[in-house]
Amino acid sequence: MTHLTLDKVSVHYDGQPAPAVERVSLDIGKSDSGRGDFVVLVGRSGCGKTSLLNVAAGLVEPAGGLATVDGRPITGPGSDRAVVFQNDALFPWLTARENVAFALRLRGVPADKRARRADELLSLVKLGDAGDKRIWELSGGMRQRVGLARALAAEPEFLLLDEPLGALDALTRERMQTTLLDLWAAAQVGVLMVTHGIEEALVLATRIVVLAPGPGHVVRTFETHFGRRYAAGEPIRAIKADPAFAAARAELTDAIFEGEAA
Ligand SMILES: Nc1ncnc2c1ncn2[C@@H]1O[C@H](COP(=O)(O)OP(=O)(O)OP(=O)(O)O)[C@@H](O)[C@H]1O
Repeated sequence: MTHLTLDKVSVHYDGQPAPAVERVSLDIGKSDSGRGDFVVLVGRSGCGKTSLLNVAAGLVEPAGGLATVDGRPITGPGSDRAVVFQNDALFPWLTARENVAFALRLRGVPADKRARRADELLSLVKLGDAGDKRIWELSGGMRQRVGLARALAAEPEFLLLDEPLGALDALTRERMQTTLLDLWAAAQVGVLMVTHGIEEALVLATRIVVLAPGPGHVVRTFETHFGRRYAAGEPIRAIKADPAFAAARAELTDAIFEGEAA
């Protein structure tokens, strides 16, 4: 088991009077023989979700506490962690396959192996037929799939996702949620994801961490099982229609808005 751990991490941006995040601890486990954790950060705007993801990515240095992968301090970006943002820049003039192959080239994969591996990765995100399409010919959801395939090209242990589905319409977003679950199961990665979607958090997470602002801190942690039910073969619509899902949604919503001035 590999672990990405934030231990009492605080973030204080230069020139700001107060810290953005104070003493947040998180752990994302990744198993070599099964599914890793799928940890989702939720909370009101400004509670520090992106700041924490950026600490895990090695893009923001904590002002206090420690971020580690298997006990080794995170000092910058690394190939063990791949980050996907909401509007990730792909090369629009290249095909989907070439975009993924570019990331494989950066990893030192030999030229004769890149196209085949790129197609495998595109199949994993259900874009097996779109390898020859140029990015500008693809829909928003398809582009985001290419971004995920490109992130997986680095064979990361952990995927760090910052609102990866935020720019998509509701129907595409729902379809992408199942793609993410399929990919999480197939690629055996640990996932840390930021979302504003309450239902999305419930569908995807094995653990939901609720943060509140002023400065950002953890208010609740929920262990959830809906994504595992999908992975075990239950249709996503049936899961969402389960009264247990509605109850969990109400509880999570309460936790997010608890303490907010009316
Ligand atoms: N680069 C920065 N410099 C200064 N302050 C920052 C910087 N990035 C974020 N902040 C501040 O830190 C706090 C936490 O921001 P962060 O983006 O991590 O929260 P968030 O929960 O992801 O917000 P949102 O849901 O609105 O995206 C906010 O008060 C924000 O204004």
